[in-house]
Amino acid sequence: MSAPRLALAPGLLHVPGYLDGAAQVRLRDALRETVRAAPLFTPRMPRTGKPFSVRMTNCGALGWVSDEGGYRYQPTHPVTGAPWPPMPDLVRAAWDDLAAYPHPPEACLVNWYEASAKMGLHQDRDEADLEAPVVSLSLGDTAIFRFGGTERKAPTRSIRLASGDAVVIGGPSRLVFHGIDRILAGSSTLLDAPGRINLTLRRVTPPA
Ligand SMILES: O=C(O)CCC(=O)C(=O)O
Ligand SMILES: [Fe+2]
Repeated sequence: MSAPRLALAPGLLHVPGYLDGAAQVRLRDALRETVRAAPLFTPRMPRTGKPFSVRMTNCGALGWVSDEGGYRYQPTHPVTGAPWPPMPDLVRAAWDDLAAYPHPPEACLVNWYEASAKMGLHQDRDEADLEAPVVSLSLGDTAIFRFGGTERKAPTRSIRLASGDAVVIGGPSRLVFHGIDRILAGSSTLLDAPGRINLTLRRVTPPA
């Protein structure tokens, strides 16, 4: 795992091909177990209740959820009420390798994008500990990832995130606006169906 790390901006790194083919297969298979234990759910926008186009689940001690009551982290699945399943070892290893942060991640958000799904420009700011980065891993079809600055009106640019790519959103870029414009359906054969999985590993609470 010695893929070059490209700095897109200070603290914002793209690591193309971070996971090799065998690691992508292992992670895909581990996530099948995750989704069996914690089925994908459809998050809804705060206040309006409008459904997201991505479906999601989580693993780790905490999971990110969104509904009419707002965005938040919680220890249980919003539909089944069960605790989230553990993070796969490979996910934890990627954090240790990429995060440059001395405490473990508490949440791993798993986003499932069908071919038509997207994610609007947003900041990840529901974590009380903004010293830790967000580490992202992508599997399946390539996505067009858009990012800008820490203010919504800042100019943006986009890059492709392919299966196996990692992104680290940290340091001075921890609060950059980012989102997914679209998925290039059929660009990968890793998954059974067209679509993309993105994992984001997060430290939620400041270490004691
Ligand atoms: O799918 C991605 O690459 C980004 C996901 C994201 O920004 C998020 O879950 O907050
Ligand atoms: Fe995000």
